[in-house]
Amino acid sequence: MKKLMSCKVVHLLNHDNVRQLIFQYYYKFSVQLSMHTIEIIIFKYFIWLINLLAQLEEFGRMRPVIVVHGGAGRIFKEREEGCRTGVVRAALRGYGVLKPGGSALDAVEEAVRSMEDDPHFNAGCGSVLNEKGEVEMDAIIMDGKNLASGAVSAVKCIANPIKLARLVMEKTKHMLLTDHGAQLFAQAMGVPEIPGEKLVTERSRERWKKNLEPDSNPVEFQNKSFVTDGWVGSPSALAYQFEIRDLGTVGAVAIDSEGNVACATSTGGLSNKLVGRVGDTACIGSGGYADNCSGATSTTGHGESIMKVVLARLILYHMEQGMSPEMAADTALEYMKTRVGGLGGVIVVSSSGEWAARFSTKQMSWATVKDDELHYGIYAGERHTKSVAEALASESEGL
Ligand SMILES: NC(=O)C[C@H](N)C(=O)O
Repeated sequence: MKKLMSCKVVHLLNHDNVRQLIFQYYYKFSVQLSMHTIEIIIFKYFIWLINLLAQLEEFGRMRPVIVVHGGAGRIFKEREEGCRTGVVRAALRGYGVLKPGGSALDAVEEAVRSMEDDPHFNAGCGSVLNEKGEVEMDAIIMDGKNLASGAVSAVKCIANPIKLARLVMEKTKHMLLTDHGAQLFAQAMGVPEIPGEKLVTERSRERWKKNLEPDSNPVEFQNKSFVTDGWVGSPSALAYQFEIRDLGTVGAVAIDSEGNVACATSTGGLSNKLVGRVGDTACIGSGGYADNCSGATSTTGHGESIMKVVLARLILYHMEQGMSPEMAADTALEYMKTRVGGLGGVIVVSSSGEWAARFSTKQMSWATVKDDELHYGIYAGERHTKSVAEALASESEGL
């Protein structure tokens, strides 16, 4: 039986039609097989190409950086932790804008706004008071892409002067609005007015009152003092200097993934200042400057000294001459000290993403985020480092 079956198969295989059929199937199968192999190769090549393009795009994109400051001067011990926490929070907020591809302009506004809302700083809520016991604030913002800038000075009764400065930049033909005009503009833009009292903290009220006492020494908390230890390596350390004590103007500089830079600065100015005094913060080139060709800076310190040397622009000038941000910052601060006796601090980011936070005062609270790494400090030489993930996790618990 078995033999009969195998004979039949051999017979069938010998049949021409059957052989042709088998050949057709074999051919079709092998063609399908080779098509499949080609498809796999094409697919693999396609994936490789996409990866390569992604890498090339990544290569061409700037790694975003944000640097913030919470003011240069003398920060009292009991306020140090609050200032550290505040600058770290602001840097993380700004980086949160930059990381998914947001603009440098949005990032600096966000960072400054977070410090204006923090009563530890002399900006927005927490601003120092003028001689009449009122809050009068200055702010500036600048876009390094087109050198557009907006500023406000001597503004009262708004929570976030930096927002108003940005509106001046974007919605008017002007660059600086002051006092009553700024107030009218804020109303026209629908910026909510808040009672001036809401910006006044117990601390700034006490400071103001103390400065009014007949035997008080207002300059102790204003802008003049004998500096004995403020400048490392200075032979003339006893020279009469202008220094800021415990007054934290706020500022931010950033570069985004498109390579655009921006700066923002906001302040309540100087304690017991004359009504209507406008400081460096509102003045382009003094309180801040941003230019995609070189970088961005935001300044803090004795405003009148900063204006005399046009500190922010001076730093960028040094960078244009080939100095690193750190060297440019130190050179400009040294010049301000020796030329006009003023102390202060600056933050800088260059158009290639290098950054610096430098000061000639005893302290300056600062923080920066680059490559998902956070750095922050207050004293000269103090530098803590954390990953952004770690910092975000511990943010709610404090540092
Ligand atoms: N603390 C400060 O930075 C004060 C500010 N530069 C001003 O003079 O208005």
